[in-house]
Amino acid sequence: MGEPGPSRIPSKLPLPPQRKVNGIPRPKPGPVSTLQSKRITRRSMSVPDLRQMGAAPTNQKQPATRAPTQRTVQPVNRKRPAVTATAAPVAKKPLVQSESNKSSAKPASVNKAPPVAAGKRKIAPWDTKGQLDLANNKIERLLQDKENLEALTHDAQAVKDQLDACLKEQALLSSRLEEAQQKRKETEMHLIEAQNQCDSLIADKSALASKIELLKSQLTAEKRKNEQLGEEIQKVECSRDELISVSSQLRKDFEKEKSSNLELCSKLELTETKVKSLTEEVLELQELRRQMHNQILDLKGNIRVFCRVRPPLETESGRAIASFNFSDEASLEIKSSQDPGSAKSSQKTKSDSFTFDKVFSPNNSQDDIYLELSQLVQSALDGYNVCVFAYGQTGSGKTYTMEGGDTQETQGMIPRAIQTIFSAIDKQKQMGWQFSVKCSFLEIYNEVIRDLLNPKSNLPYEIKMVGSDDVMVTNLKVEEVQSAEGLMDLLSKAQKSRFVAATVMNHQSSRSHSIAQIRVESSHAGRNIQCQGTLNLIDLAGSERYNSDNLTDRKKETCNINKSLACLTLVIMHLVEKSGHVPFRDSKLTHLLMPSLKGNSKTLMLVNLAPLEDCYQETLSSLKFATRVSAVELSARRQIKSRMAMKSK
Ligand SMILES: Nc1ncnc2c1ncn2[C@@H]1O[C@H](COP(=O)(O)OP(=O)(O)OP(=O)(O)O)[C@@H](O)[C@H]1O
Repeated sequence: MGEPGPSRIPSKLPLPPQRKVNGIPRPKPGPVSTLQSKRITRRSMSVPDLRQMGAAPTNQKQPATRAPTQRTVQPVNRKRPAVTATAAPVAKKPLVQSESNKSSAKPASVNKAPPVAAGKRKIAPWDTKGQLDLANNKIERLLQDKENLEALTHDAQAVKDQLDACLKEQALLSSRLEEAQQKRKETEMHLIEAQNQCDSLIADKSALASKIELLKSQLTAEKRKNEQLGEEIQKVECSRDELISVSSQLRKDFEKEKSSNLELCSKLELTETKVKSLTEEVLELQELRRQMHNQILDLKGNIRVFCRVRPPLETESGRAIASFNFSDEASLEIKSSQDPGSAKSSQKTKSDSFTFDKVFSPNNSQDDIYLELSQLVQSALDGYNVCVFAYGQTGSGKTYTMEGGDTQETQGMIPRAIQTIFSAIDKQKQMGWQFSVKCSFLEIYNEVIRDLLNPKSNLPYEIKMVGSDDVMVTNLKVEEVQSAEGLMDLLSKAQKSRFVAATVMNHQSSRSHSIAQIRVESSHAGRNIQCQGTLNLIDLAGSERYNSDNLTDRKKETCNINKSLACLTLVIMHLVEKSGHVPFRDSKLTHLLMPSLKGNSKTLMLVNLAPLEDCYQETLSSLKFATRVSAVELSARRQIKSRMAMKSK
């Protein structure tokens, strides 16, 4: 709070009211300054009084040791040197003496004159010397008074100066007081701010304390984690060391392998070139095989006839079984004790022999049939059009042969062909072949086409020519499939859609021609080969003859079925004989199969026979149909063979 400077007076010091002494304003005596008060009272003081205060008298009786300069009044407040400065000259002069003290205050020289004060002796008028001394004394006293007056004037001037200084000081102190008050206010404001800050700091402190607690708990958790990590690091370091040793071992092994790898690389290159040339060879051989395979089939005949006799069923126990004799794999003899033309037929035995490309007895499995049929599937993959017909009377086993049962063993020709197609595709893809497989399933019932992949459709299905050789069915769904499973799914969908009606012979008999068409397109970019073959697997409707007992609906069905079967027979005959006009358009069946029947196509007629005695006539009828087809084909084959023999000569 204190300020540097020569006048460090407390700011609370009350300033004295100004009053005039002898017309000069002077400060009120008081606690302001001891020196001031002493000077003010000095007027009324006698010289001894002044001596007591330390002032130096002019009287020579004063002790010599006390020089007037030594009477300097010591200021009470050392901080006020201005007062001290003014006091010194005052002390040099003797103060005004009171009348009572005049005699005692008389100087030594004055004392040499007759003492005036002691009883005021009368000087005689003649005593000139005495009067002179008295006048001198008076002069001296007056001089003394004058001197004192001057001292007082000087003193008053000093007091005035001091008062001015005090006033200045007062003004200074007032401004300082204001400043101090201002500062106090500011300080109070600062204090309030500081208090507020302090409060917020206290709040912050408590928040920080809770944070610290939280952080401490986190720190503890982190420490725990850290410890766990430390343990894990140790483990990892251990395993790292192990890995380093393994790695160095592996590096050594790698170096070894690298050198052997180089050898292998050169060997691999050699092998790759070998594989390339072998692939070329394989492709050439495949081409050769294709040609040979189809030449063989040509030799076997483009229209071949197989005959299959199904075994008697459990449901047929008790019924008479016709007698079949299978002398070799291509011949069949059938005996019957019945002769419908004779009244005594039971007494006569009739025997008929037939020869076909293949004959299958009731003992032959689905596998045996497919072994022969698979060659035609291969032909379809090679780009030929193939038709496989299942022919026979109702209940003879056509559907069983084509579609089969649920087990692997009883699986029919269609699912087996599907498996063959896709396994062949998988193999040939590795040789650079690309394939596309599309399929459709339809049936012809009473000369009307139904889409088995869209059975509820009422769309019209018409057979239309595409170009000069191909046909298509309007609105028919043709699905592209990528796998055997996809095709099997479509097959089962088609099977469910087949028109099924009860017949006398077979309660689940199908009275329609069912046609599964599988079109395989293949290409080999490297060899610039493109092939397209269609495999038609046809489950014909039952071929039983017209019977007067047939119901009206059945009569119409039978008529249509027989008409289309007769048409098929006729077409086949024309094809084999290479007649100019082939009546393809006489039935929906032959019209649809036209692209697959004509040209370089291959056809298999699979005649199915029931073993029952009472089916003898129908069996005989089927065998005669098969013979007709086979006989024509045989004669054609003989012609081809003789032509080939001629060429070789
Ligand atoms: N080789 C066979 N082995 C065992 N059972 C067979 C064989 N062939 C046919 N069957 C059975 O004979 C019955 C009739 O066969 P399927 O339905 O195949 O005759 P279908 O000729 O198709 O008759 P439809 O022309 O009326 O359709 C079926 O129960 C079938 O399982």
